[in-house]
Amino acid sequence: MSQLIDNTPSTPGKLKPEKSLYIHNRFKIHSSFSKLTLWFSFFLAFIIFFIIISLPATTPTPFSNRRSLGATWGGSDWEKSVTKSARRATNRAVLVTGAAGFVGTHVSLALKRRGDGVLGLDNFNRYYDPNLKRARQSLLERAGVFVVDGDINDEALLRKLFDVVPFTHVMHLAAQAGVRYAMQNPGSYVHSNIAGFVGLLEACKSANPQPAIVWASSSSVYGLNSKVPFSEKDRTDQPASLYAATKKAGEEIAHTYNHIYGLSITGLRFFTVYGPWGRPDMAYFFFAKNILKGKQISIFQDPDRGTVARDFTYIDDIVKGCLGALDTAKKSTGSGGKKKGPAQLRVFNLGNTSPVPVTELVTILEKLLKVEAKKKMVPMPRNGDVRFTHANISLAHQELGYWPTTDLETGLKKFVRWYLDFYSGSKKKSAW
Ligand SMILES: O=C(O)[C@H]1O[C@H](OP(=O)(O)OP(=O)(O)OC[C@H]2O[C@@H](n3ccc(=O)[nH]c3=O)[C@H](O)[C@@H]2O)[C@H](O)[C@@H](O)[C@@H]1O
Repeated sequence: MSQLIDNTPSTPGKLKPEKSLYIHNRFKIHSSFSKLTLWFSFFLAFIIFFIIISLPATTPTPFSNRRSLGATWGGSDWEKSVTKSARRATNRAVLVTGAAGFVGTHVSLALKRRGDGVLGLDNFNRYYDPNLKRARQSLLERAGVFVVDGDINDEALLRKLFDVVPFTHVMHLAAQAGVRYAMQNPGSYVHSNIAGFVGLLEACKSANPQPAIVWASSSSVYGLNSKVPFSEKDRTDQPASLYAATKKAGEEIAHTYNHIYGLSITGLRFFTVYGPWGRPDMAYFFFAKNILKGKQISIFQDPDRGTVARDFTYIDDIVKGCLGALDTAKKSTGSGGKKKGPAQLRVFNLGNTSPVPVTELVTILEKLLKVEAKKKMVPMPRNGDVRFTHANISLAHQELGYWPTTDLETGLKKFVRWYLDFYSGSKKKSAW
């Protein structure tokens, strides 16, 4: 360093006599300096590269307000959890989308209980209280089911999951649910029920082996039909809500992927599913909450027929139907994105076959909660609701062995017991 200072010209343009030494040293120093810089840059690049690849990937979605809360995936620990969760004692490895949802939780637990490999996927969105979803996730984790925090619209994540696990089945229950909310947030229905479903089918069609898919459609596809009970053969081209329209679209999309790629696909039309760990946006749930709080509840009335009615179906019956569908699903026939032959395509009603007026639902809740409800009868708003639902389940009975055994009072008793236990005393647990 001192040499360099010594050889610095005192006058611009003039060099000191020790010019060559200076140049030589400068060259030497420059050269070792550049070498050092080069090595340092390599080292830095290596460190940055290493940090990037070991960082958990985030879930990209164009709908930032619907992002999974802190969704992360990737890394070797994450991969170990995925593999462990999907480990199986049977010949089935099932990816359950919407695993932290109401039906998803119950189905995942039932699959795990019988020895299937089960991996959950959920984006934990804020449509209703994420704390309830996290509580369901804890329940699943205690049972050995790992729930990946991610979105079905995340192509890279789905590809990765199918790379890590050769799923034999996909139980696709992730969706934007709720009939009335579709008027407030139509985009979320398109995002989850259409774009998300297509994304999932794309991943399934490219997977090797291609899994068989069982997915949640809805009784709402029967829309404004008046012929009862609703049969799978009936028309489904007059949906009353955007929600119903996206489920109907899902059924058509399923047809396309079955036709082009040989994917085995079974759609299940659920009829107003209720029970423990249920959804707080559903009437039975928020009626119970409001009755206990002494708040008024609105009971919708049809101007012609009086009260509206639903074919309320208890969760345990639905789980049996889901497992029946999974167990009778034939293999997909394609591979590498190419169809090799015709594949199975089915749709089933999963209902209770005994519609109950909403007024009766409220009477049962009052009895179980031992509180009289503050009821207000209101004309059914034009919000996408239909007047009644009633399932014909003979096809599901015949093909899946489906036979519901829980009446509304018995099922609500179990719901109320869970509700009081879950929300009792704990301030952390809010119903919304
Ligand atoms: O079976 C289905 O296909 C659908 O079932 C439910 O939709 P819904 O039957 O409308 O269930 P709730 O929202 O719980 O309503 C139940 C009944 O209560 C009535 N209701 C709802 C809200 C209210 O304030 N008052 C009232 O009388 C509704 O009109 C309906 O007859 C689910 O929310 C959908 O996600 C599902 O796909």
